[in-house]
Amino acid sequence: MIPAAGRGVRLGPGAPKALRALNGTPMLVHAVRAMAASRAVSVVVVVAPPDGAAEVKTLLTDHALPERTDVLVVPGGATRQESVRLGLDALPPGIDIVLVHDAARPLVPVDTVDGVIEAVRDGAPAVVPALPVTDTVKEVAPAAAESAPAGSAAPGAPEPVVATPDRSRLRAVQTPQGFDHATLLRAHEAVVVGDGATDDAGLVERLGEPVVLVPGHEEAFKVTRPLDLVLAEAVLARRRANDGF
Ligand SMILES: Nc1ccn([C@@H]2O[C@H](COP(=O)(O)OP(=O)(O)OP(=O)(O)O)[C@@H](O)[C@H]2O)c(=O)n1
Ligand SMILES: C[C@](O)(CO)[C@H](O)COP(=O)(O)O
Repeated sequence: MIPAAGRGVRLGPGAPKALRALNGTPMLVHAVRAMAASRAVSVVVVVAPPDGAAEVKTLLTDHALPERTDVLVVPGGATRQESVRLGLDALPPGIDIVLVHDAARPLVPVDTVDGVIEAVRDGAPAVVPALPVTDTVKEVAPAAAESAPAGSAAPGAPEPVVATPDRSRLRAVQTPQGFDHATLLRAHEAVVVGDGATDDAGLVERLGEPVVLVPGHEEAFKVTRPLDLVLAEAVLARRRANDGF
């Protein structure tokens, strides 16, 4: 499932983020192709901007995708969590393993996708690709965190630091996150709205079920701010130069 209903506020004004072009092709098309590149993926459910499902359907019909992949499009919601829930409701019967992948991570390599699937097949109910954190991370006081939530652009008043977590125990998590279907459904059914979970594996953790990490990939980065678009186009140019892709 590909949640693609976000506006992309941090990317700046323009079309919804998933519909913006990377080297002339919408980011969402790159993301669908990246998931469909795995031979284990048979159905892709795209969760479109709430008022953009028809446009997304046309877009996906106009761009070549592997024939063996069925693509369904449903309208999304106001938050990522709501969009994933709407995507879950649209899954056809008979699906045992669900991957949830941000449209905003259009360049995830197929080996990363397959690594996640393999770990779920091996019995883990929730699997997350992750990389070590490269910056030192500081925790700020709750009041400071509220006035400048993670990812907000404008620097405000100086923020008091309350702790420096041990970096060797931290990981930055990516998508696709892979789940045993029944576990992911239970996690979303148990959601307390507004509890601050920013990924699906976080909801599974709240159930008390195990979540494991597998190696992520640098190219699975999230396009969040304008500079990420520059990086994404550079990665595509390097791929084209390396293997004619
Ligand atoms: N209501 C929402 C919000 C987000 N997403 C999706 O969740 C993924 C990760 O979200 P993020 O990168 O934060 O995207 P946006 O919410 O669009 O970004 P911003 O917070 O800058 O507006 C994206 O593929 C986005 O389209 C979604 O499907 N529905
Ligand atoms: C799911 C995610 O991509 C994992 O890193 C991330 O949590 C999404 O967060 P966002 O703030 O909604 O982009």
